[in-house]
Amino acid sequence: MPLPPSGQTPGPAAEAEARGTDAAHAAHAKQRELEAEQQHVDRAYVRLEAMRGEAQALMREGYKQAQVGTMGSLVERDTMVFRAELWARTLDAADDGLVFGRLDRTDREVWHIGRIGVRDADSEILVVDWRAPAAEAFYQATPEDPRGIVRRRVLHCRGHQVVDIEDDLLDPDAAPDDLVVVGDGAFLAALSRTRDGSMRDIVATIQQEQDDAIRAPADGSVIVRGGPGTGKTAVALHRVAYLLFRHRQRFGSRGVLVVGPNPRFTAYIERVLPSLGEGGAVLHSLGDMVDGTTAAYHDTAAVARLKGATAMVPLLRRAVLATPAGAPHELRIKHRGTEVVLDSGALRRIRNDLLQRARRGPNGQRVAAAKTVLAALWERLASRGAARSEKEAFLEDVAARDEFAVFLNTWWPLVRPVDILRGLADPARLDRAARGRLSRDQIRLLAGSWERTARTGEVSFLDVALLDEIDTLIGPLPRVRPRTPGSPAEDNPYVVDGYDIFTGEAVRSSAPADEISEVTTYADRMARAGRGRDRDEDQEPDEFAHIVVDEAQDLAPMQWRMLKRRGKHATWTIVEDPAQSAWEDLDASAAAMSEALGDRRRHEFTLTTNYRNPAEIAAVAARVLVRAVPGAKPSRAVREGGERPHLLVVGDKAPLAGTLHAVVARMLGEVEGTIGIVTPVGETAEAAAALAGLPSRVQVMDALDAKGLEFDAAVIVDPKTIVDQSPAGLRTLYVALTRATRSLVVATGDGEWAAELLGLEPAEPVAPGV
Ligand SMILES: Nc1ncnc2c1ncn2[C@@H]1O[C@H](COP(=O)(O)OP(=O)(O)OP(=O)(O)O)[C@@H](O)[C@H]1O
Repeated sequence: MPLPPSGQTPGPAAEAEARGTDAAHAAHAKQRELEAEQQHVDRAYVRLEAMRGEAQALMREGYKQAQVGTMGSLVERDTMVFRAELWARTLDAADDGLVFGRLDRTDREVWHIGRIGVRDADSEILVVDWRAPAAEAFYQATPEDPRGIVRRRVLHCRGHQVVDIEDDLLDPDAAPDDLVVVGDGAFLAALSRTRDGSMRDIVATIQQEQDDAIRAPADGSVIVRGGPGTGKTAVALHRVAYLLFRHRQRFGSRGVLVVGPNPRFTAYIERVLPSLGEGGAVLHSLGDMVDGTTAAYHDTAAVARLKGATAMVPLLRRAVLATPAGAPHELRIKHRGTEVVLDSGALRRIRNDLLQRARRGPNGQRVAAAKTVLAALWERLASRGAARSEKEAFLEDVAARDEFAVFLNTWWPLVRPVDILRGLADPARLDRAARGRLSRDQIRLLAGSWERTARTGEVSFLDVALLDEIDTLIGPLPRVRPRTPGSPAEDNPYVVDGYDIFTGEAVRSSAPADEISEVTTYADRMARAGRGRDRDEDQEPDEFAHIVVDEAQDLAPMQWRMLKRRGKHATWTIVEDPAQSAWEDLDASAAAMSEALGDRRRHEFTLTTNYRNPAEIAAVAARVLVRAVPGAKPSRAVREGGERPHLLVVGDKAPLAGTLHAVVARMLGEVEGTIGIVTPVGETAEAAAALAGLPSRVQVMDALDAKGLEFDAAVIVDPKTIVDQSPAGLRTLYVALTRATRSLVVATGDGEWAAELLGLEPAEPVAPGV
């Protein structure tokens, strides 16, 4: 459905006039059309209800099979219930706006387009799934290339009720005389709707250039570029739904991963796929890609530059292989009056030898380390005349001793990735791992950051990528073995701190015997987790068939490595806008992305229309864009007539935070939906304190956390600091300025600077309480 050129009356209305119908006649004709559409929509809902009944029956049937109780029937039940459950969820999701389009073809056939395909009891098609080839023309046909379509109609429904229709006449020459064409710019109205904090699907209004990317061939990776608000995220999510529909076998079974910049963003987009009936994709932010870890903060630009670069790889490898901090320098063991010693040289040789052979990383070599040390001790004893027949008893005796366990736990501890980062809080250790390649300042910055981790346990977004890298270097912790009933771990002399030093397994007390014997199926877990849950945590695969990366321009090379490990054989959908990048070294990032994507074919698309910002806000952002990225071309804002952005200058006597409460409280009365307060990076605390107690539709975040989000109104606090914080600061400000769909306020202490940059007249300095 192409947009009407901005500022012009939409085509269908003009068509109606051209046919000489007066307003009353047109209203009457529209009413008749609405009634006819309602009848069709009613039929579709009746069938949807019947399909729901069928899905429920299938689930009941599946659960019945469980009563037979054989293993085979449980597996069958699992598959059956799983499919029925997925189907039922899809049907539920389709309920809202089931039918949203209609195509009248030159051959007089009429197809209704909707969220899912629906047939009546006689198999006649009532609704064509939007992803089916037959629906393609709904998004692709234009007056220049009508593709056999005379009229395209968008149906606007509220619940099951058709409340409005909007037509495009694509092929006037082929139109029958009695064809009614209705139009009142409902599409543009839909764009200015109030935001509720969650992204919605755009299935009814996908534009042609967006559809090209959504339906691109599945054989390769898709790269979608475009300015803020051009629908890149929406396109990527609709592409996932499309791929799952057209290639369910391939993408459904091995999984789809969607990665966004931060948890706010994943929360913002999490409703889109379920609303399209596709709840199976795994959503992660860059801060929670590693199990059990959640990033707490963004590094400063100087630290990020160091942590994000691939120079971290050899540094981390050396840190992983280094002797652990606090490791003993020697081991002395007495056996029947004879003392044997492994000195530091001997221990170092054993360690180096084991690590050189280590494929599985130090964690995987712990058992070998224990055995090698015991063997070396025996060698020493044997050289002092011990008889071969004593060997068995000697090894058993030493292995069971507490002192040996204590030695092993400090000399070759099982480590978690975060232990390695904590160790690097020691500047000397960090310097050794860096082999002198870091300057003193750089050591201070990095060690300082990991000192925070050591002290508070907090990690940054980039630390998560490093933890993932370390994870592959240290090897997995031994798997947990349930304790065998009747042989408690305490009775096993080789179990130290819950680990069997010989098998390397963690030994934990087991669940009661009757619980273990039960076969747990996917259906059980899903039932336990409750409906509405999008994924089963236990089921998350290590690798995915398709990976979507949003805001890809911000990924550092280390983060690309983290994603590549999850998509060695994947196809990718990459969404990026280099002009919004916070990462300074765009070339290094592009090279890392290229390596992750591999040699597969790439299909590249550029989106050109901004659906988010009214022209007035887009114009202000465009001034920053041309400064940030000389030569960049701003996208065309589709909506005009918004409010002029407001430049609020805060005088010296009125600190920003003091004024903020008054400004936002006033906005609450003027703006219906969400209000985003965007501060410099890491500086949310003051604004959050100033705004405490205001309704939850007011959200405070820093400029990096604002990535990808949108609000009805945005207040940008202290833009100058945002710019000064990093060499990519102008680009970060550009991101912040492009979040609002309606009103934009920029609050600054430096009116002159901001007025010149943004092209806005500064308002008079304001005092608190304004
Ligand atoms: N075809 C469309 N019909 C209706 N709304 C649309 C359409 N395309 C995009 N939008 C809306 O425009 C807004 C911006 O979309 P989206 O967030 O996908 O843009 P983006 O390019 O990812 O932006 P950014 O680069 O700032 O993250 C959203 O509210 C989205 O629903």
